[in-house]
Amino acid sequence: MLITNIKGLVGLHPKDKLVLRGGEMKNLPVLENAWLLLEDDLIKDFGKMSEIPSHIANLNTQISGTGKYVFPSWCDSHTHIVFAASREEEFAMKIQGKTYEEIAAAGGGILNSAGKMQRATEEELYESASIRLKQMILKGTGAVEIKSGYGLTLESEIKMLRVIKRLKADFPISIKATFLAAHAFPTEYKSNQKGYIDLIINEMLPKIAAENLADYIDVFCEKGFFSVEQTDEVLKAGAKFGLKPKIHANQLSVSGAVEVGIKNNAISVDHLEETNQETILALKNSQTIATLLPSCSFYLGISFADAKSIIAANVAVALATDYNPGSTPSGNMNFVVSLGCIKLKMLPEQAINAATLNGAAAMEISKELGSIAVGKKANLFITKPMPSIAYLPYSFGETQIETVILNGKIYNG
Ligand SMILES: N=CN[C@@H](CCC(=O)O)C(=O)O
Ligand SMILES: [Zn+2]
Repeated sequence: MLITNIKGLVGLHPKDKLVLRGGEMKNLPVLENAWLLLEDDLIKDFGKMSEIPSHIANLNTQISGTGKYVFPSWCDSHTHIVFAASREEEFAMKIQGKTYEEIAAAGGGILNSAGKMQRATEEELYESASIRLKQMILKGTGAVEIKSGYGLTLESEIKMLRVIKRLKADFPISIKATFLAAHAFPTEYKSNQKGYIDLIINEMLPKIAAENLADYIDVFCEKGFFSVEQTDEVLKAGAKFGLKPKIHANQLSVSGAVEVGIKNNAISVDHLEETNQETILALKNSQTIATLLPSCSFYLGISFADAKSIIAANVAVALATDYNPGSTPSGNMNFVVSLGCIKLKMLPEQAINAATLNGAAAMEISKELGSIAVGKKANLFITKPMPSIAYLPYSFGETQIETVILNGKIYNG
């Protein structure tokens, strides 16, 4: 497939550039008036229209890119899209002023989803997650991480992870699975937290490792959820099975989560709505990616992460949706990129890099995805005609995406 007369080919980072830290994030290489050749599922070549070789210019399968931009697919490195039911009943509670913690304490929140999850069949979960995933792909997402964490029993956590395994097999995008049994304490373990940690470590982990159901391990390290010590224990147990951490950190408070994540070699620490200078210093001295989730802040009305200070500390920042039924019922990466600019004060170039190459890095797939480079996977999207790259985040709430290409083929859902 040949795309010609592309107004701008976006994200031409060198193939060996696997992550962008701090000041590097401002650099979004673009080739104007370009062509792009895809062969099988890979990017074969690209160049300027004025220099297109005649044997390429004469190829049959051509798409016109006149007035349009070609972007690498969004890489959404933090989602919870396997869930049994929406929670719009909590929406009204939020509007009336109840906080996330108050709703959780009143039986809403994660435990609400866990109850529904336990009653759902694997087939129902697969069907509903597939619909969500298709919608995300049509909005430009070409790689995604999906967490368990609404199961909270051995059986239900495995059920969620098996659904993710089926999605991996059936969808033409990269999918990473994260084991998040340490998302909330089930009611029956409220006064026996050690019992639940033991269940995770001694029963769930060996079983999911034996079935090869997870790539990463996650803990919701937060006041009222899992303490720093409990997080440390779960992450260390995960490491014994080769599971690297990607954790929920500092969503509601400066909790020590960032530090315990870094200490356990976390690939990413995610959320970071609450940080102080020590947190940022810890990130600065690590390889851990800071994954920010501005549509969660938007929806819950909580603080937005201090992206500017985090970037100024030379940290690699990724942007992701956090799509889940409670705190972020949306998987639209275009909106996340807009919020990255509007609320996190990231420049369009920084936000786009955070949602592509750094998102891929936060799933350890940036060798194959996240930028346009010869030999990388042909997962990309073509925009509608746009006046500039900045127009995409500027036109918030809209999607500028016209054509989605996955593995070198047009995807229609
Ligand atoms: N904070 C923890 N987990 C999710 C929310 C889960 C829920 O409310 O169902 C999050 O990332 O925001
Ligand atoms: Zn989350």
